[in-house]
Amino acid sequence: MTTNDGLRLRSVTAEQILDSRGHPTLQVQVVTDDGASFSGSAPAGASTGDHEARELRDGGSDFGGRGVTNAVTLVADQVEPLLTGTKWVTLDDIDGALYRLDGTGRFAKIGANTAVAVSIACARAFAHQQRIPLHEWISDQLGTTPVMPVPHFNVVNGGAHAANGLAFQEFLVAPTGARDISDAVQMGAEIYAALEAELRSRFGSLGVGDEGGFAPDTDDENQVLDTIMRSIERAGLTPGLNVRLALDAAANSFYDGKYYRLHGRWRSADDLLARYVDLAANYPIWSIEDPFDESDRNAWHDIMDRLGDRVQILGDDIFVTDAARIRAGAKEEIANAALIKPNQIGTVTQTFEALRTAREVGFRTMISHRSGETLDTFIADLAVGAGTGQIKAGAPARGERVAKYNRLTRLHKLYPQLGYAQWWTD
Ligand SMILES: C=C(OP(=O)(O)O)C(=O)O
Ligand SMILES: [Mg+2]
Repeated sequence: MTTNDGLRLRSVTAEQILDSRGHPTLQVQVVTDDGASFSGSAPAGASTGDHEARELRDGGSDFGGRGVTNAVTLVADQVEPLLTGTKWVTLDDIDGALYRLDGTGRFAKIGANTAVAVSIACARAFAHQQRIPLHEWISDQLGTTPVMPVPHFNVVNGGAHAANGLAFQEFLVAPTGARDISDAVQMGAEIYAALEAELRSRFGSLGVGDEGGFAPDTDDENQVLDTIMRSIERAGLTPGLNVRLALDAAANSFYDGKYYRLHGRWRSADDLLARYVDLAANYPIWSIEDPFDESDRNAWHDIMDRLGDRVQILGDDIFVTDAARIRAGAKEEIANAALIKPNQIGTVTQTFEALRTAREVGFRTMISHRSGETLDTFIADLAVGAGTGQIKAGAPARGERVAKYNRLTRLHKLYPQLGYAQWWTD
């Protein structure tokens, strides 16, 4: 049984912490009237969509590592007085108050980093106040059935996340045929270890990218995908049977307004589409994210025509977790799935709106981390509670990435009745 007598906050405080890139970001603590304390922190993207909600950072250069001391001050001067001394019945009320305090519609004044950290901390406080686990509180809000998501491990990094020649940003492995999340995490870790050995013998020295995936010195996607396929087999698994592949091209980052830069040459959208068709025919790629620039909507439409019946065409920069953009995208038939990143839109309530809209229009959803991350594990509970069946949180290595996968393992241990998602069709 759950109760909702309203939530009272005693304090709302913030501090500047570092994210996984060593850039400053914001961590917020809320203390409820019974003395319990909950935190939330803001991640940060490197390959961002033009319409993402804005971050609040200190003045100065354009360096993404600029501080957030003014956001810390804003929490003390404006957010804490706003949120304390009132009884809050829903998170919607709190998030609405933040939205109105900002007044710009895209958090240009108080910052989506401020909003998301406060909103996540308050979501945790609501779950506590109703004496239910966070994932269950989330599923109550959404009317969904909780399920363990299939983790999509980003094992090779390129694009804006690595200093190599790969245009595509992410090469992911998804253990769709795992028994449960622990089995899936183990499969991810074994593939990652096998891949390291394969890449070392091929390339000698080996870097890693922002999300903990390897960053081999190549610009050849086939070479990367062949090596991943070998690593899956080396780990004793079968590509296409128990492990599927996914790509995030993040094509905004190699588009000049007309052409796409691939292998040192400028190519048309049609050429790039032919490349995707070829890759999907030759590898068990089940999902392609941001295949084209967010403005190149005709090309999105074309890829839906060619591959949409068998491949998930997943919009990230094009939808930015915005319910209205997802709805428009469905109407235009330019995608069949939406990536969900709470800090792209600003609050947990708006994230829920995006999830509800995606469900309404028949889109699948994948919950996602950002390339600049903290140890916050909210997205793991969100993926379970929202029942999306899919999450990506980087490589199965590096603290800020494994924090999310380890949280899933913990939830599996605590709530063994939660099933492992089974959304694939064959
Ligand atoms: C996680 C991603 O990267 P970033 O956080 O840099 O936007 C992505 O593009 O899906
Ligand atoms: Mg993306």
